[in-house]
Amino acid sequence: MIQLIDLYKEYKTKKGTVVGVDHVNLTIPKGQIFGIVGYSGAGKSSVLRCINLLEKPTSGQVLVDGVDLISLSKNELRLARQNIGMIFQHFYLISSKTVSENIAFALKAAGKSSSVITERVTELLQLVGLADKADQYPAQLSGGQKQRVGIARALANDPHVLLCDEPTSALDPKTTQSILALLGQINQSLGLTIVLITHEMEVVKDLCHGVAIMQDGRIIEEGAVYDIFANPIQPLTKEFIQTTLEFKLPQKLLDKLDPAGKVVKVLFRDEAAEKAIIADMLKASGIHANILHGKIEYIGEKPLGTFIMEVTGDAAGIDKALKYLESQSCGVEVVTHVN
Ligand SMILES: Nc1ncnc2c1ncn2[C@@H]1O[C@H](COP(=O)(O)OP(=O)(O)OP(=O)(O)O)[C@@H](O)[C@H]1O
Repeated sequence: MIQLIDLYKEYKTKKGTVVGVDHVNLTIPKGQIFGIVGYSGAGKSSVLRCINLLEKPTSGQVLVDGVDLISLSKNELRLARQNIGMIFQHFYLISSKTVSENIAFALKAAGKSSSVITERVTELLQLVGLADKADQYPAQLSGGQKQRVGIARALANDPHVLLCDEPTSALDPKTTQSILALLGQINQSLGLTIVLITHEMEVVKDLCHGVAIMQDGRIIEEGAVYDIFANPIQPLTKEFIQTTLEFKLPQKLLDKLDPAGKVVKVLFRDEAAEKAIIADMLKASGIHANILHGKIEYIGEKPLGTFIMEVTGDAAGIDKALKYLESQSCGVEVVTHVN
C-alpha cells in the first residue's frame, strides 16, 4: 500500500517558488493499478517522483507498505528503493549495452551474484516477450520493445511497486495496447501495485482500478475508475472522460435540431445499461427521442452506456422523461455543446 499524507512539494526557481504538489492525500491499495491523470503541469510527475523520493517532498509523508521513506537513512532508502521499480516515457536505456546488459545493470547495482543475474535476466526476458532480443542494442529495437526492456529492468529486483511515468505516450496505439496488456498481466501474476501517470483517460479506462485527477498540484477528484466514469463531478473530470467518447456529431445534424427540444447526455449505469429504459421512458412521458449517439462499453466487468439524444415534445413531458431516467439511476445532463 502507498500512502501520501499531506504531501507538499515546492521548487525554488530563479523566478520564484513553484508549487508542484499542493497538500495531496492519497491511499493506493496493495495490488491496484492506479492512474493519475491531469494536463501538463498539473503535478503528476512530481507526485510520482515523490513516491520513490526521486524528488524530496518539502513536507508531508510518503509511506510504502507502512514504511515512512523520508525517515530512512541513505542506506535504508537505497534498499527500500529496490522495492519500487520505475519506467519512463522515453525508456532511458543505456545505448552502449545490450538488452541483457541493461536488465543485468539493475541486478548488479543491487549486488546480485553473476549466476543469479544470468538466471534472472533469462526469466525477465521471457516475462516481457523478448527472449530472442537478448543480444541486441536499444537502437535495434522498436519503441514497444524498448519499453519492454524498461519493464524488465524495473522488475529485476522483485519490487512490490511499479511507478510508470507516461509509459505509452511515445508509442503508437497498437503498441500502446500491447504494453498496457503486459502491465495488466504483470499486475495480475505478480500482485504488483502499479501507479501510472497519463494524460490519456483511455489508458485509465482500459487498465486502472482507481484514478485521481490532478489540477494545479491538487487532487480534485478520485475514486474507482467505474465510479468516476459513471458519475463524474468536476468539470475537468468530465472533460477528460469526454475525450474517450470518440464521437463528433455532424454539423448538418446539429443545424437541424429542434430549438424547442433538448439535447441530453444520459449515462446508463450498472444494470440500467442492459435494460430497455429508453422505450419505457418514451411510454411514460409521451415525448419523442432522437438518438444522436450511443454506445455501451464495459469498464472492468461493469457495463456503462452513454447516449446522446434529442428529446422533443411538451416541456412537462420532457421534464417527466428526464425525471424517469434519474429514478432509474441514470446520470442525466442537458448539454448544449455535445462536441
Ligand atoms: N525541477 C523543477 N523545477 C522547477 N519547477 C518544476 C520542476 N519540476 C516540476 N516543476 C513545476 O511543478 C509543476 C508540476 O510539474 P509536473 O512535472 O509535476 O507536472 P506534470 O503534470 O507531470 O506535467 P507533464 O505532464 O508536463 O510532465 C509545474 O508548474 C512545473 O513547472
